[in-house]
Amino acid sequence: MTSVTQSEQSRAMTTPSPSAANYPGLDEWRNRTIGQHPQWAEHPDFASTIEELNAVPPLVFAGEVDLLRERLASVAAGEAFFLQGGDCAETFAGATADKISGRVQTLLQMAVVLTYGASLPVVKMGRMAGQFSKPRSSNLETRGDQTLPTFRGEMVNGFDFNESSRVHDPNRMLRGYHTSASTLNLIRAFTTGGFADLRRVHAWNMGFAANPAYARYESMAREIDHAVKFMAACGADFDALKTTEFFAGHEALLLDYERALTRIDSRTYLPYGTSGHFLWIGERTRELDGAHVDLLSRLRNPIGVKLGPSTTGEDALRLIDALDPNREPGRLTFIIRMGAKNIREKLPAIIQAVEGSGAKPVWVTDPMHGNTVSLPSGYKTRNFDDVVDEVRGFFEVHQALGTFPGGIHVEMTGDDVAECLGGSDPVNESSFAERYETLCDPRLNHMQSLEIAFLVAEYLSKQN
Ligand SMILES: O=C[C@H](O)[C@H](O)COP(=O)(O)O
Ligand SMILES: C=C(OP(=O)(O)O)C(=O)O
Repeated sequence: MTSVTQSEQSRAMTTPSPSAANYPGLDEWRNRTIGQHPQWAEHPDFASTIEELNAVPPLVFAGEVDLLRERLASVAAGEAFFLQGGDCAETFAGATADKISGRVQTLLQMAVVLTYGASLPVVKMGRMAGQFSKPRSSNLETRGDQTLPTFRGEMVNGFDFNESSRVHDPNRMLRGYHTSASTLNLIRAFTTGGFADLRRVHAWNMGFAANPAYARYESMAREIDHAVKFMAACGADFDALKTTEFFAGHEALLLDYERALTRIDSRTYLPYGTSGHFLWIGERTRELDGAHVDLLSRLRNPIGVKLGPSTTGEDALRLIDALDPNREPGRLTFIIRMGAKNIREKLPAIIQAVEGSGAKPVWVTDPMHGNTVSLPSGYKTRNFDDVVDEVRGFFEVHQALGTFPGGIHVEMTGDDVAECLGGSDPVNESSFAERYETLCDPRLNHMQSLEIAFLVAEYLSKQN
């Protein structure tokens, strides 16, 4: 996945880490309002689960987290682009080799389209290996005459609509940890073991349904192939193409889990969240004096914050003060999810306030979460045209202000699902009955994901 020096690794393995148990401030969040928190503190297995999670090995190494911060600093400086994508809600059953490779393959394809189209390095990240909990608009769900707790992601409760499945069960955090570990293990194998070798650029397209975006990718892959063969004939050494850096991030919603996986780095004696490289705070839990901002402000990981349409420039400045008081390059990413109808009107004032203060966060567009609609049939969906329009709006605003549109964050999958409406091989509602699989919000399918990558590449190439 990412490389660390041998001396860093052996030092980390031989020096006993100081304990995170008594590190000052790491439990202050418990005195704050904890938004979207599961009701499981009284569960008989709560204490033993936390004890077990306190003792498990970290899922990511602090050196990898530092490397990501450096990579994001390049994005903030306009020298690289940040691509984040994956399921809305990962599932335990979905952690299979086929499903994981489909998502990684699609992200690699998107990254190639962006790198080739825009001549920019791409920082690649899965919304994976930890995206098992969901903030919800309502605590309860009613079907017919039965009302139960809402589904909050498989690390909290089950999707099946019955009483026992919807109980908040802390044991699920352990299953989430182990599923994340095996997912990360496979991602590391894929991205360092030859699967991600750029010379396999054609192979990444195989197994996906042929469609207009697939064909467009294939023709670009042929050009890359020619270029690679030409360089090989000139004697270039392609060892660097064999592996690729790939990071993992998720919403740090379950503070019980995040706190239990906090470790003190044996090199620096500073606290790191070791459940993933990148942790973000959601739109519903970003209160300045809330628990999520407090805990994440104390971790060394690069932190993201989702900003929805109610955000003001002042809110953004206060979040910078709380989460990035030293204005450290790569520390803070603002993930903008305004909705297509708001982005052009609301984003400029936020960017102006932030840039005017001298801060340099990474600006990322999430064109999904502000564009969700519920159909009369009950399905939640997003119109692909709205997703495209929000991406366009994001680029237009940055172009007008002379700032750098640093990245894109999408809910996507490598599977041929029918969850978002439209695209150039249009998905329509009649396919939902058979191909709507998400447990929470609708994702772009493989074709729609590639289409978005081509669109972004066009905008970026104009920018450069
Ligand atoms: O994925 C994000 C949220 O969990 C989701 O949008 C909330 O959806 P809801 O309004 O159905 O609770
Ligand atoms: C809940 C999410 O987003 P937001 O906080 O932007 O609603 C999400 O990304 O899963």
